[in-house]
Parts: sequence; C-alpha cells; structure tokens
Amino acid sequence: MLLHSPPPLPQAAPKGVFITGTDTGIGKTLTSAILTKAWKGTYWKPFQTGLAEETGDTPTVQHLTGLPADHILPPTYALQAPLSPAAASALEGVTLEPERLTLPDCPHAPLIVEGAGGLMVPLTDEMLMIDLIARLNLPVILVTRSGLGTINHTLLSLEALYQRGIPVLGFITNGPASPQNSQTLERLGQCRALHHIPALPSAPEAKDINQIAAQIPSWKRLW
Ligand SMILES: Nc1ncnc2c1ncn2[C@@H]1O[C@H](COP(=O)(O)OP(=O)(O)OP(=O)(O)O)[C@@H](O)[C@H]1O
Ligand SMILES: C[C@H](N)[C@H](N)CCCCCC(=O)O
Ligand SMILES: [Mg+2]
Repeated sequence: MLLHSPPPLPQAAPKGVFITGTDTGIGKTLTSAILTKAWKGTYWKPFQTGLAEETGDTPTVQHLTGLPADHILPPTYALQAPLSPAAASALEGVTLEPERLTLPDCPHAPLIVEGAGGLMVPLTDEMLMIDLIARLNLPVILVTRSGLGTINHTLLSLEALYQRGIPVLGFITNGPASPQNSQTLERLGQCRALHHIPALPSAPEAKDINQIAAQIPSWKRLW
C-alpha cells in the first residue's frame, strides 16, 4: 500500500468544498476565483494574514470574478503579518477560536472555502489547518504545482488528508502543462485530476478567470 485508502466522497452534493494546497502561493486564490465563477458560488477565506503586504484574497476574488457582493463573504480573521494565523495573531494580540468556526449560511451554493498556506499551517497551538478542514466536514480540492517536485508534495498532502479521513474531490495542477505528472498523481494518489491551470503570461485578469471557468464541470455533474 503506497498511501492510506482515500475516504469515500459524500454521495450527494455537500454544502461546499475546501480549497487547500501544497504550499502558500501555490494558486489557491486563483483556483478559488475560477471555481466560484464557474459554479456561481460563495467564496469565504476564514483566515487572512499578510494584509500589511497584500490586498488580501477576498478583494482579489471579488475583482477576478466580478460577481455580485453577496457571492463573497468577509474573512472571519484578518491579520497583518505575513505569517501563519497562529503566529500573526500572537504578534497582534488577537485571539483565534477556530474550534468555534462553523460553515456560514451562503446565499449562493456551493461554498468555496480557501485555506491559508498548506495543510499543516498552525491556526493555534492546538489546531492546524487540516484540523479545521476535518471540523468543517467539507471535501477538499488540492491545488498543486504541475512541475518537478509535485509528486512528493502532492502525495504527502494526500496521505495526510486520507489518514484523517478527509475526502478529496480531486487535485488541480497549476503551471506549465505536465500530463505525465498528472497521470502519476492520479495513479499513485488514487485521486482525480480535476483540471489544469496553465501558467498565464501575466497577472491573472477577469478574462482569464472567465475563460478557464468555462472549462470547469458544473458542480452538479461532480456528484
Ligand atoms: N497559473 C498562474 N499564472 C500566472 N500567475 C499565477 C498563476 N497561479 C498563481 N499565480 C500568481 O501567483 C501568486 C500566488 O497565487 P495565489 O495568490 O493564488 O496563491 P495562494 O495559494 O492563494 O497563496 P496564499 O497561501 O497566500 O493564499 C499570485 O500573484 C497569483 O496571481
Ligand atoms: C501570508 C501568506 N500569504 C499566507 N496567507 C500565510 C501562509 C502561512 C505559511 C506558514 C508556513 O507554512 O510556513
Ligand atoms: Mg490565497
């Protein structure tokens, strides 16, 4: 057995999906914008850090999707330091209570929830991002880079998810096309390659989101 067995996916369409990745800066926000647009869903980033250096993922998704404001929920925690939520909150004297988080009512299903960084990012001294995913009880879409190094990073993340019984709807590769890597990840990771996002020649714009979103299977077709 290479990896633990993948937990079964829910039989019926769940309330939403949790977008995680093999790293920070891997393309979770770009992917979340594409999926929110494709499914005309509702985007939520519960933990935003790094606002001292960036505008934040929520306004980015709002801008890239051009969806009405009620498709975009505000972050539950918005922190300045470009660090993990646990480290940023300690610096800023903010108390995080991820154990109290529940899925918000979302006006437009499905809910697309974006993490911060990867699975093992600390939210507090007792809780990691992966524990929040388990608590919210959503299936995962894993964003990973397409090129060399992705096999190890992706299988490590899948193994962690499977060991915690977290179902994975599939992975999305981001970067220069590498069909061979996608096939290897499907085979060894027992996980579906949902889509590939190409390396765009410049910073993503709404037109890019529209074009890629048009290629995404409908939410209903995935269940
Ligand atoms: N396929 C792509 N083509 C061009 N630029 C990309 C692509 N994917 C991501 N980027 C750019 O790389 C940067 C990081 O991507 P993104 O913000 O989606 O990462 P992230 O995983 O959401 O990071 P964080 O952990 O901070 O939320 C962004 O500036 C984004 O526009
Ligand atoms: C600031 C950045 N954009 C992310 N929001 C936070 C990433 C935390 C990564 C922690 C780590 O894995 O070292
Ligand atoms: Mg992001």
